[in-house]
Amino acid sequence: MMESTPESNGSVNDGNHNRPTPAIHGPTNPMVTPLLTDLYQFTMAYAYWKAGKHNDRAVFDLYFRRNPFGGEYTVFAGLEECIRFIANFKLSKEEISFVRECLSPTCEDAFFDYLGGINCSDVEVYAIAEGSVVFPKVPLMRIEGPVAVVQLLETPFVNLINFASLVTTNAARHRFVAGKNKLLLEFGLRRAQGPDGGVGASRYCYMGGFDATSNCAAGKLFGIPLRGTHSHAFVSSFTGPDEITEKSLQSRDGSRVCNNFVDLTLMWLNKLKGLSSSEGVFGETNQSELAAFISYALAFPDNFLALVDTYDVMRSGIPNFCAVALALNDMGYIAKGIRLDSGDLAYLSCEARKFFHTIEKELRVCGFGKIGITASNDLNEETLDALNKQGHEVDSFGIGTNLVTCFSQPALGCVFKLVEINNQPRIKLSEDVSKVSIPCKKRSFRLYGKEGYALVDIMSGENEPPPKEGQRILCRHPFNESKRAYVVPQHVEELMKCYWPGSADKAREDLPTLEQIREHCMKQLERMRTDHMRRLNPTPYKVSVSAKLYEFIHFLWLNEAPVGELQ
Ligand SMILES: Nc1ncnc2c1ncn2[C@@H]1O[C@H](COP(=O)(O)OP(=O)(O)OP(=O)(O)O)[C@@H](O)[C@H]1O
Ligand SMILES: O=P(O)(O)OC[C@H]1O[C@H](OP(=O)(O)OP(=O)(O)O)[C@H](O)[C@@H]1O
Ligand SMILES: O=C(O)c1cccnc1
Ligand SMILES: [Mg+2]
Repeated sequence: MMESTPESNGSVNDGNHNRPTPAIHGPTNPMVTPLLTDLYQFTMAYAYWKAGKHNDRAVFDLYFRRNPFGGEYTVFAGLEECIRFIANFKLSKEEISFVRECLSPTCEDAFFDYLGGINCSDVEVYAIAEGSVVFPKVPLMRIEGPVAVVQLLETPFVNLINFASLVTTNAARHRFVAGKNKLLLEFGLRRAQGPDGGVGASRYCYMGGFDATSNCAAGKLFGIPLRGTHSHAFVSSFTGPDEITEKSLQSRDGSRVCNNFVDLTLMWLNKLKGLSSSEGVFGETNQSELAAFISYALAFPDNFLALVDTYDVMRSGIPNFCAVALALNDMGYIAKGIRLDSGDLAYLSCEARKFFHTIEKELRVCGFGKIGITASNDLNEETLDALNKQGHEVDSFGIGTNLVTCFSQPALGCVFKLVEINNQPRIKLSEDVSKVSIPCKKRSFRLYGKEGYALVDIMSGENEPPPKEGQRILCRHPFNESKRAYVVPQHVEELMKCYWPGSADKAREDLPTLEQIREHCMKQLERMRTDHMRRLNPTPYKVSVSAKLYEFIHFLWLNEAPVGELQ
């Protein structure tokens, strides 16, 4: 297994503080440049500039409106990449020439000089910690700065957060169904949406609670543990044991050599036929499979794991595997296990386990009953849940397509909405109440109850006094007048911290390592009440606003909504 290798960060002085802060590397994907945005961000930037408004101080919130996968929670991810992006934000001469070509020929030259000079030194970013459990409408990030610059950040930020949060949530959901003690392997690279979809999915599935990936690039880039078995092609590429020329195997402790490991395996295969419980269950096993298993064991005696479903799991794969595993056992090695990749995974895993136990008992091979069983093949939350209900003996799941493509919901609808400009709160109205934005520069807090669970998130205006432990506070649904509750929090957690202070005199939060984010994520999920987490009809988590913010939203709403006229 590979170990995490945190990147060596050099130190620079960020200009705002005297203490040196770690240098921030550029985005992981070199495709993430200032041009990775929608054309309208540049056209608006020009129009802002032309109107002399480009330096108006704007505040935008990044949030989503509905939890994915029919659930009631989401895991926030992608923050580090956003910070890497703005820390290195600068348009090159070539990029500016390209923007010039894209915009109208009437655009004035001075605008392009302005574009050449912009960076994010005057932008402030506040965010919830990456890996946190988050809920609809509560800002994941607040971005403040010159309106033209912040507008250019909209598309890349939303792009970097959307898939990252979606796939992290998907991974967390798979982990929740599989249970804490199962080993979860991400096998999705071949089916992912292109290279970035694959590498991103591997990183964020690890963040969301997977244990390892088969993706070597992700292993190298992020230090994620790499794991894998072998494919059907390896099994069917052999014809029979005659093919094996190098047959010797040294014992694990180096004290002995078995000159013919093939014969040793065949001897065990014969013995297995005589086991009381296997009588009549298998006769001649598949010889190409046997040769493949022996060859794999000779190559990796310490790591022998066999894919047993190429021909027939119970009549061939399992006996062949057991024969090789018993031969390895003679030489002091412990076989790792099998992988099932088709058929009824509940039934086959139970049958395989029974056979392993029989061997342990009848042949007195200590520990053989506990040999690992990995299952794969189009797994998803539903199949994991079905397997749990039926009862199974799988220790480890390899999950690809459904996990990394987020097959059951392909997008999270994160949005980026203006909430204040030049200290003037702004609101976006909609016929659909769930789409009305919550105005003002806000702070948000998570309030915890007596039992240690999170009770409610509450947003308030920036200058309101924050909720206090032990002090009763009214929490109101932002849009529904009748929904409100008093809460006496036992613990109050402020959600957003400063990750990019711009020119503000504030300390910047350090970016945690992937391992730290993963741990934070696991802890957060453990602290959630189970009724919010369950798959069927989960209870919605409450998201609220302070009484003052409630009044203000509705004041602004009435102010901005034109009064209709009936005729
Ligand atoms: N006990 C089970 N309960 C519910 N779903 C299962 C169970 N066992 C397997 N599955 C799922 O059923 C589906 C079986 O798919 P499918 O019929 O295409 O595969 P198969 O015929 O077993 O194998 P192959 O890959 O060789 O076609 C997979 O999604 C698998 O995860
Ligand atoms: O099923 P997924 O969740 O995507 O997991 C990854 C799959 O990729 C591999 O085979 P592949 O699917 O390429 O071949 P197969 O369909 O013949 O098994 C592996 O054997 C799994 O079945
Ligand atoms: O290592 C494996 O078993 C593996 C890797 C990728 C896809 N399917 C299986
Ligand atoms: Mg498959």
